[in-house]
Amino acid sequence: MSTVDSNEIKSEQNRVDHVIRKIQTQADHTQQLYNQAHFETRSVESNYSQNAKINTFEADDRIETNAEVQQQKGLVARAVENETILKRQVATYKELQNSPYFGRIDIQDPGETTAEPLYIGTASFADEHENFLIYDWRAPISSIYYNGTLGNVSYQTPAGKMTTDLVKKRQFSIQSGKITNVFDTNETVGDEILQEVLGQQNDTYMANIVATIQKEQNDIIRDTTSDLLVVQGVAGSGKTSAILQRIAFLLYHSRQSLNADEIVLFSPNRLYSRYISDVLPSLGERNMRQITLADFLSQRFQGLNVETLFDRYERNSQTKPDIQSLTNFFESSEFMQLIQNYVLELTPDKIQFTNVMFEEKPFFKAADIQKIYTDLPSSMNPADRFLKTKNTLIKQLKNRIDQEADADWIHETIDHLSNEEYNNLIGKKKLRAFESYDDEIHYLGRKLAAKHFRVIYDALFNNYFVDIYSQYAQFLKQVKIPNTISTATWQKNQFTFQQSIEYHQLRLMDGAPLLLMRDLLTGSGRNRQIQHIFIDEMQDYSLAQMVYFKHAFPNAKFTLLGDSEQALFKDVESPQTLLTHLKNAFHVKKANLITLNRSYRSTYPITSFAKKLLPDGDQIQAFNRDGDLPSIIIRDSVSTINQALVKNCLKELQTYGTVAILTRNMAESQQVSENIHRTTKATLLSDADLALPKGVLIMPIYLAKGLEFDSVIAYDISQNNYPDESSLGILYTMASRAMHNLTLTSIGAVSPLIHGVVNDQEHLVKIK
Ligand SMILES: Nc1ncnc2c1ncn2[C@@H]1O[C@H](COP(=O)(O)OP(=O)(O)OP(=O)(O)O)[C@@H](O)[C@H]1O
Repeated sequence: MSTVDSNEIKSEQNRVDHVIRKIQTQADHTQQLYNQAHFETRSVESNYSQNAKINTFEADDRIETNAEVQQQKGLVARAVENETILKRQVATYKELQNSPYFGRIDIQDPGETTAEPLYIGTASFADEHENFLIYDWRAPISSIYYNGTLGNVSYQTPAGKMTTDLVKKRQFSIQSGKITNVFDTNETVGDEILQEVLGQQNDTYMANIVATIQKEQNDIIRDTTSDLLVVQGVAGSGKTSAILQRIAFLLYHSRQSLNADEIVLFSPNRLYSRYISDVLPSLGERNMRQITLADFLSQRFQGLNVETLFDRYERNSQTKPDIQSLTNFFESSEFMQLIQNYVLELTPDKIQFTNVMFEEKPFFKAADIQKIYTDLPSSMNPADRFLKTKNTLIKQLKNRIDQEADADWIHETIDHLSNEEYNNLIGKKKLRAFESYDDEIHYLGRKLAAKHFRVIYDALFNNYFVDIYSQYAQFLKQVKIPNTISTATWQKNQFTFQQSIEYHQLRLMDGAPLLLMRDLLTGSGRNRQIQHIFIDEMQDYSLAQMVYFKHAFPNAKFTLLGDSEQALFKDVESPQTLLTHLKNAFHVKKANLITLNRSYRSTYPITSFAKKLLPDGDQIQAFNRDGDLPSIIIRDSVSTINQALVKNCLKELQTYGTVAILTRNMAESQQVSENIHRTTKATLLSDADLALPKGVLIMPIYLAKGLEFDSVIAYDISQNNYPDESSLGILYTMASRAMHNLTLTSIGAVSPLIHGVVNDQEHLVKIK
């Protein structure tokens, strides 16, 4: 890396000033357009709400008003879209004015005598003559900046592979329009600027990394061919960053065919969802959809309380081997295959149809439903047969509604309708005259009867005429169990399942198999619109859950990222094994595995300490950034440790914006909070929290997944709390959340997992 001479810096600063002036002019113009668009949206919207008073309660009304409403809605949507685009542009210009670009590449194409400089930033910007003053970091030519060393380089364009000569690569730091740092480099992206970026304090939420993307990260971001991309990356290696820049890249490259709503990211917890939410908007893109596994499951099991990973972890962190085998069986892809076989071979007499009740009497009897199903051709697949059955039931319900429309009680109700009730029922219809009075009465009667039987319609619509839970119980009864599970355990398991259903609870391990069974049997639950699924912290998902996702999102490409060493909930699995399992379970053609071994988050001393905890930690490369040694505070009682904790928090707060105290579980967090809240103003975070305040934070480790903090205090890493190997993932995850400072506290002797590191010859930690 070489420094740039002062004359060159001056002329670069002149160019920055020039570009910023151009951006300013464009920004002013766009702001005017935006104000105009905003005004237009308001007027179209108010027009819409006056014209489209819709009665959406009755299905018939919905159809009738649909055409007019659609037209109005279209107008509003277009106006809003226009406004949104302009708003985003204004925001992009604001970002560019602050820091218009971060890189420059000089390329000399074959046959040219001079090199052409190109500047790379977070978005493209062209002047009034269509000269590109800034190239978007995602443009094909920009890949050279991330990939190539000086000399002959190639890059992909829509027209195929191009080659050129890269004669200069320059990196800039520009803040508030001023160049603060500039280097010429032959490396991918040099360490100097990266060091500067990483040394800055965390401002609570994640920032984009486009100026300093590293080569392996770039491979993840720009992979457009894999159906299944698996990333094993050590803690702090930029997996989450790679996800977000990859989404921005995909959106840019498939502008016409992909939008942010067709991308779903499964996040480890809700805090994380907020933590990353600023990155895509800072790149001028809309956020993808985000959901946690717990929310995904509870949306699909309305009325049941689905156990979460956190519940399971809180309940029982040390599981007996027999129970572990049971869980492993339920969470395997083989188990999902057994479900699939079971549904395919299910004969009509074995399907658990159930009465559809109305006013405490069966409206449709299970036996009759079964007969409809049985009479359909057995060559049909279960889902089609089920759908036909459902349609027949709906038809029967409609006939019944027609009959009921002329019932005496209905006529009587009509006689007593108030004007308002009458108008509501008749809706738009009154505009057209009825042929006769009888017609009008019959019409009103049908409406009332439909309302009367609405619950039945809803039950049919939601497939409540099959009892999926007892179907699953039947499945469990007949399944062949592996010999690692005793018959007694299996019987108990069946009982536990049924009992939990009675109490409206669902065990986490039953979630994916049950959903698959329901979907296969009823033909519901699939979303073909989604084009990309991202799963962060994949080590916390079971293979069964992944198999279900593949089923539920059949057209999606999958990007799965994780770190097997950070498994809080299960044993470590090698990435290659995982890839093989997934490849077999997903039946994909193009699968790719990328490994990230360089860790960027923490200072060199912190990463050196954290990697020593792991048996195969040597593969982790610590990024060279200075900092204090991690320290360990050992005291012999809760009260003395709390005193030390408070003192430490207050000291850390003088330097850092956030200090996170990480505990093993919620109970421990609560206890710490009670003890230190008054003196430190600490915030206790729970699963329900959506935002990360500044100051001292207290949370159990599973809520800190994927997050990072300026300073971390790992609470009570004693022998008592972390007696054996099974806690390794927890301790490693705790240590690797720290960016600049790490403190460990212990009540009594430290955990044997840390003991070796504390006494290491290399002096990796300071004892206080
Ligand atoms: N190329 C990069 N340039 C600048 N900062 C980077 C780069 N790569 C990673 N970082 C920073 O390193 C930190 C860790 O990144 P990230 O959270 O994406 O890692 P991760 O692999 O998801 O970590 P974990 O598995 O431990 O949660 C973040 O602060 C991120 O901004």
